[in-house]
Amino acid sequence: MSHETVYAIASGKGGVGKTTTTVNLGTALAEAGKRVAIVDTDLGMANLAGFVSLTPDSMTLHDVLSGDASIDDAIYSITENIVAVPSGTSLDEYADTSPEGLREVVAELRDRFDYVFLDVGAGVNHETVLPLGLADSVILVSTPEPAAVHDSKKTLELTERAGGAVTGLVVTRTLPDSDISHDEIATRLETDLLATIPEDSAARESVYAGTPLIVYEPDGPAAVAYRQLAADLAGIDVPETATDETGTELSVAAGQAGGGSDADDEHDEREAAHDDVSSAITEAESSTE
Ligand SMILES: Nc1ncnc2c1ncn2[C@@H]1O[C@H](COP(=O)(O)OP(=O)(O)OP(=O)(O)O)[C@@H](O)[C@H]1O
Repeated sequence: MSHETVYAIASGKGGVGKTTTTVNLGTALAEAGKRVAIVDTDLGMANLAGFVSLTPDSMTLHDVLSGDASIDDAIYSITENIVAVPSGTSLDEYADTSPEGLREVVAELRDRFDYVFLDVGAGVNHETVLPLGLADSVILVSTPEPAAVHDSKKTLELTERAGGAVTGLVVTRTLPDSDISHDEIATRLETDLLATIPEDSAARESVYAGTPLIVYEPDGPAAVAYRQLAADLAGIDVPETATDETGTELSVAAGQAGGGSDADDEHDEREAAHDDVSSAITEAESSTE
């Protein structure tokens, strides 16, 4: 069965989980053997830069859109089967970009990958409208807060004006006592509820670690939800998660199935890495207070 190739991941309000959804939906499809490219079309923000190794001289989407580099110069591997096209951090370079060049970039990636995800900036501006119109399908992302839902409505209208189509909604950072029910959010937005992604502290830690959440914490609640979303989107079975005799969860999808002691060592290593990341987050937050 043929499927849609280019998805825009969009929201009205910022900070609701678009980049997290782009990276983890893409990585889940890559785990399932699909060739995936994710593109940071939020040109002012460099959302994907933390997931790839860039130096100040590295080429980014800024260089491609200003005509100084080809798309191949700005493609970086994240893990197997998935690459990112990050935007850069320099505001001077950003000022030189021509967002219209995104048309050509998307056309080229469409031919070379099974799935292309465009991480779209929040708000209503030219940079936002263009990717919404270039995608075959737009996935709205919202937290279950009234303001985020309200702003998503604007993105929905913007998508229609740009000639795009919204496939459905992903509600992120859900809690058992979320402000509005998830079905009600989808009803208000007159679209389908594709997935709910629970609040999971590993999401923030994985950003500090520069690793996709579903690799960083493969069996956590958000990772499991992203894998289910990927499977639904691609029309494939969710990769299995097996449990060994000791009750340790083994993620087959992440290639971590194995016997007791190796799995235990891996688990201990992950716990230690989490502790390091948690203290780094606490330190970073207290130094900005
Ligand atoms: N399920 C989750 N549980 C807990 N924290 C989350 C979850 N999803 C995302 N986050 C955290 O919320 C913050 C915002 O997420 P993210 O960067 O993905 O949002 P965004 O919509 O792309 O933001 P922006 O509009 O600034 O690009 C990050 O710190 C991220 O780690």
